[in-house]
Amino acid sequence: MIRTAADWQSRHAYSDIRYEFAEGIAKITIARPQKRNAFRPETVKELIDAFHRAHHDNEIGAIILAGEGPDAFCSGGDQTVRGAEGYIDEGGTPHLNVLDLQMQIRRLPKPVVAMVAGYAIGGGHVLHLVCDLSIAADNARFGQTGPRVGSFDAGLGAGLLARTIGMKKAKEIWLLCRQYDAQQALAMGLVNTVVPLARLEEETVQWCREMLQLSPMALRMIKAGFNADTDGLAGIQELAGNATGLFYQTAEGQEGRNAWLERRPPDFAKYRKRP
Ligand SMILES: CC(C)(COP(=O)(O)OP(=O)(O)OC[C@H]1O[C@@H](n2cnc3c(N)ncnc32)[C@H](O)[C@@H]1OP(=O)(O)O)[C@@H](O)C(=O)NCCC(=O)NCCSC(=O)CCC(=O)c1ccccc1C(=O)O
Repeated sequence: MIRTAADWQSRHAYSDIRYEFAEGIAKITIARPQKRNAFRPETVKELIDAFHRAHHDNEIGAIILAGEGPDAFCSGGDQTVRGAEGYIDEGGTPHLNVLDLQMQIRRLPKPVVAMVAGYAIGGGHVLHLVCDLSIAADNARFGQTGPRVGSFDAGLGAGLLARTIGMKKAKEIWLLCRQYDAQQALAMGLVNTVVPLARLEEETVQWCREMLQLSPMALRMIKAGFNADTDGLAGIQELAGNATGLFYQTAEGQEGRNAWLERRPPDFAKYRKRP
């Protein structure tokens, strides 16, 4: 029998989001349902902090990003705090800090799963797009609204979308600003599966449980590999950093450090035989 992850424990208190933990899984929830989970700068700052915690917590092997309630995953930037130069925080400073969050999710060396109920629209659509997997409820609706509300995401919002579903369909989504239902999203490869709303969390947690049975290092390397070319040199840096981390764990890597500490020349001769 499949258990649901009903035993979420709060790990940290925030104002705009919830950060919970169960069974090696972090669940990060945008909790502004009265605004269809639109994000303001403070929301994004909290999300960045929560993802940082999940990244550095050894107990956590998979992360779920969700929106509070059945109506929306996220409706993008909060248009009521959008000023002339960006989204205005409580101190009066304009931000587009969701771009930092997008890259943080891509660089995070653990799988991030978007759990999408209701609308994933605008910047909220890009947030599910940058997650590694997307599990959609049957009431999910997807789309970009930028050209309608005087905005555009010509970075990952355009390029990663094209790489995910193909150039023609990505251009259609941005150039017409239509909405697509869950089955259409599945057909175009925008989401991994569609389940009834009542089963959304159970299914998402089950996918996380399956990944938790697999090698964390293999998942880390393959995620970095998938993202490397799209993210350019920064993507290669992520992949290369993981390779360096593995090399540190070898006798050959440790011989270099040991020789330096022991003030002797390193002896790498025995490591040359590898084809
Ligand atoms: C999401 C909807 C389709 C939902 O429709 P519906 O279910 O009928 O609910 P509503 O009655 O419309 O909404 C309920 C309630 O929520 C408020 N609300 C909804 N969305 C937002 C929002 N984004 N900001 C603020 N408030 C919102 C709505 O006003 C209602 O409140 P009431 O008090 O009851 O009136 C529909 O709501 C909808 O279409 N929403 C807008 C979607 C949208 O256009 N989002 C912005 C897209 S642009 C963006 O996200 C930019 C992201 C970004 O940061 C960025 C990234 C990279 C480059 C550039 C940018 C950039 O900002 O420019």
